[in-house]
Amino acid sequence: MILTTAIGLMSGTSMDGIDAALIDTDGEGQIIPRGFVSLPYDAEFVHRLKAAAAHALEQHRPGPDALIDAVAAELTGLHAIAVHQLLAETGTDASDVALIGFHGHTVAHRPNGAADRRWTWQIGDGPLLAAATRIAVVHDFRSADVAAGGQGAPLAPGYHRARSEGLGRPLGVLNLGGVGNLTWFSEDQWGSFDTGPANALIDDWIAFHSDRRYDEGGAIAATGTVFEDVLTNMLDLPWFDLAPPKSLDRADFTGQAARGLSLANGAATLTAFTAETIRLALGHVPPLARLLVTGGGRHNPTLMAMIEARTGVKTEPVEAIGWNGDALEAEAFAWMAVRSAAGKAISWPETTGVPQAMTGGRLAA
Ligand SMILES: Nc1ncnc2c1ncn2[C@@H]1O[C@H](COP(=O)(O)OP(=O)(O)OP(=O)(O)O)[C@@H](O)[C@H]1O
Ligand SMILES: CC(=O)N[C@H]1[C@@H]2OC[C@@H](O2)[C@@H](O)[C@@H]1O[C@H](C)C(=O)O
Repeated sequence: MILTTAIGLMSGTSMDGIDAALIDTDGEGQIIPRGFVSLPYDAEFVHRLKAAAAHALEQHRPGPDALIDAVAAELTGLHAIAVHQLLAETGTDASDVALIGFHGHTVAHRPNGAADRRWTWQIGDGPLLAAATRIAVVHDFRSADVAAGGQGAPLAPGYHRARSEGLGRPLGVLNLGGVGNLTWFSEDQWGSFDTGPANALIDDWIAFHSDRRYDEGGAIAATGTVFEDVLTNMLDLPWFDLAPPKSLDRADFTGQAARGLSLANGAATLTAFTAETIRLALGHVPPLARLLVTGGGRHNPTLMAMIEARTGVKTEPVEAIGWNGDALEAEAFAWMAVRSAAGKAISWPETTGVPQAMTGGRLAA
């Protein structure tokens, strides 16, 4: 089987920067990760990105907008830098890379409602990135799924399935990014959905009450007390009862209920909130023997311990089976680019609720 070399680029809801991964793949179960770099955003760019997202949420649909277009152009330039860093780091020539899977950055996600009222918006200029890197780019991965009636997210589950062939079932792959999502596999079924905020509310709390961007190592939460009454309040939302498939915008939840708590108690309570959202998510799926955790949240031992304690499921980083949890989502978009170019499915009724398995993404060469 001929393998294609592809790069995947992900700018996640944590807004911490760009993850870029290089893989060789047949777009099926053959996947050879070859390198990975992260390009962190500086604080000023994060500020502009947040302004673009706030502005996008006020729109009725994606369209030209001076502020958002300027941020999109800047974001695209930063992605070109990430590509060049990845090529340099892996000693790869651009001409040896067939495709880039360019997720862009989600500034607004409104997947529910009537056909003319649902939309999802990932900013990033595919043709501009193709010109800047001289590599063909697949972009806009989510809109076709939303237009067809799917949630448009999560999309990484297809990659989780391809990578986990041969592993024992039942199995869960939990991504703890800004927003959390779970892919589950029983002996003969699978599915996926967003679980709730994972790091987003913790990050917002820490950034608002200190001069840090996140709770490194969960050290602040570890010294705090969980306020169970606040937690109960926060969990009292119809979202958690809603049957999958379901997906979220980063802005759908707030940590308002923690207002007035100390820095440490707020961090502890919001960390426990994330753990509780995972417990509730597991109530929607068949029993899982093992949870493999990817995304930045697996670097937070306080969060990992709370998830294990509150769900009773063995919880370990994906490194336990040899995957790279910092690179996994970026790798997924490289794999999806290869599938998109071949017209293969990237979403399924089980993963996004789309009526039929379908491909997605647009090619800019
Ligand atoms: N050492 C650490 N200690 C605690 N938390 C960490 C650590 N490293 C990363 N994180 C958390 O992980 C977050 C980044 O996670 P990740 O890169 O998976 O998110 P993302 O890709 O932006 O999100 P999404 O999956 O929602 O798109 C940080 O904002 C922080 O909250
Ligand atoms: C709309 C959107 O960008 N959703 C992201 C976000 O971040 C995590 C979660 O919410 C997931 O649904 C998705 O990203 C991952 C990469 C996915 O599509 O699988």
